[in-house]
Amino acid sequence: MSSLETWKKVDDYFVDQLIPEDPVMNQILQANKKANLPSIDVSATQGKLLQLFVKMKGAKNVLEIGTLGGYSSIWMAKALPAEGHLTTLEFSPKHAEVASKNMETAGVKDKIEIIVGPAAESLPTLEGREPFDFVFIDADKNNNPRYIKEALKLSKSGTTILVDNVVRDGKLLDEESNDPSINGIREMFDLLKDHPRLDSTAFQTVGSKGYDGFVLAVVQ
Ligand SMILES: C[S@@+](CC[C@H](N)C(=O)[O-])C[C@H]1O[C@@H](n2cnc3c(N)ncnc32)[C@H](O)[C@@H]1O
Ligand SMILES: [Mg+2]
Repeated sequence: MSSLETWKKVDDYFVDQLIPEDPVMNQILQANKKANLPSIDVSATQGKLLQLFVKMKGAKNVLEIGTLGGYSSIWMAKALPAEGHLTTLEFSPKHAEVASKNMETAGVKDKIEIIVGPAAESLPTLEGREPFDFVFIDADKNNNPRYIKEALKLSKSGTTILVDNVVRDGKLLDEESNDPSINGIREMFDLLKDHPRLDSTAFQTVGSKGYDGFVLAVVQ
């Protein structure tokens, strides 16, 4: 009974019950597929979770690291007030182009700016846009420690940071891993441990994206 197949069905049930069918969001996933983007976006329930975080925070200024086709960006942008703004960082010009079209399709393009380039180079240029209220980190996992440090510089007390894919089917536990993503995730946990400015937890997830999880950190 409790196979991954079951948990995928539970995710489908949640979507049926809680997330009204949205042809535009489906169209965006189709556009990503057509452009051969990897289907590594958040799931619909996770997109809704991001949207609810933005609502709960009353966030007006959001930062995302890792745009892909803009699926998660659009979920968040839809919860922003009229004067709200989302800055999203993406390495791949191709991904950014697909995302830009998707943002137009979803009617949220005026609220979003995509900055193309390696996030580690873009982040120090964001001074003047800070402080961000909510930060979503979902890019190259080896750089997670660096992204947390840079996000902190752009934060204020109460800024909430959410990091995706911190469990990776349990590979997180492999101390001897040769995978830079796993090492980046583990180094991020070392950084968060007893961090003077960050109050953090992590939670595991299962469903249409397999076994994974998020880190949630609030800036003191
Ligand atoms: C998991 S996907 C993002 C998914 C997206 N947040 C969503 O849920 O719809 C990760 C993205 O990060 C981008 N990326 C990888 N390395 C990067 C880097 N060094 N700087 C900025 N973006 C990077 C990839 O090109 C990819 O589009
Ligand atoms: Mg992710």
